[in-house]
Amino acid sequence: MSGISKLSDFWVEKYKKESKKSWDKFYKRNETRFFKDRHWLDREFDCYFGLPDKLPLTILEVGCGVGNLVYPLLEVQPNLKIYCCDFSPRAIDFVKKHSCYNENRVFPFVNDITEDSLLEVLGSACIDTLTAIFVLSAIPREKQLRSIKNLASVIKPGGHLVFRDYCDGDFAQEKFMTSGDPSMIDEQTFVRQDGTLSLFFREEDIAEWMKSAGFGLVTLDRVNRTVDNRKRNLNMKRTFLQGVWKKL
Ligand SMILES: C[S@@+](CC[C@H](N)C(=O)[O-])C[C@H]1O[C@@H](n2cnc3c(N)ncnc32)[C@H](O)[C@@H]1O
Repeated sequence: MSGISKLSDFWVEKYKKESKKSWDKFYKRNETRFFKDRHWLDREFDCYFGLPDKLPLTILEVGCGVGNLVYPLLEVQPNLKIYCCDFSPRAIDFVKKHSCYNENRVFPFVNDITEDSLLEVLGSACIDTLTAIFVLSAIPREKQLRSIKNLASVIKPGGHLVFRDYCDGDFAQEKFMTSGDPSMIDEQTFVRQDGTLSLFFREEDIAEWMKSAGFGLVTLDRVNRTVDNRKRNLNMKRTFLQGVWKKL
């Protein structure tokens, strides 16, 4: 833990309060260039997306960004109806401007999952599969349970939540801890230079929050990946947490 520097309460509150603004600025700066399309999800979790038979299912992708998961998924499974939301209005505009946007298949909307009721927007628990990919890590721990309950409220009984996110012990967490820059909120949560939050999940925490929100565990695993950072000419060994829960 050498070099670790904790933020003052003032800055912790400020970063938490300005999270939405920080992400919207992120999309103003990076537009659609930052995240790569995610082509692995349908391969690793095909049965949750109605594959291989291309069954007509209803999906909700929360924290969808500019659609890096939505459009690759729709390409391999055109029978999906995909609701997708993000709290950055700019990100949602990019989803709508995408060349593959199809208003009969893709339904983007602005929503802060920590406080805006998804049930009010969707009207009923109509979701077969909800995807939360690198979004819950942007939310402070005290808001996790409330947010996950919000997600649970729109999933059909027997439907699934598919999760992948940062894991405790990951290379990026070690970097925060040794950088010397003041970035720590608590041992699991850090602030990036652009003001966005990054929570590194412990298995026991996410398992407890999901259980309390009415989910039964299907799988929860650590996955190791080597990620290329071409700009910095780096190969990073990353550890993510990946899981599936069933709405009881
Ligand atoms: C790391 S990006 C992941 C984007 C996308 N899921 C993907 O896998 O490429 C995190 C996204 O979550 C969104 N986000 C963060 N907190 C949120 C919240 N409270 N409600 C809705 N979206 C949120 C951010 O705006 C950002 O687009």
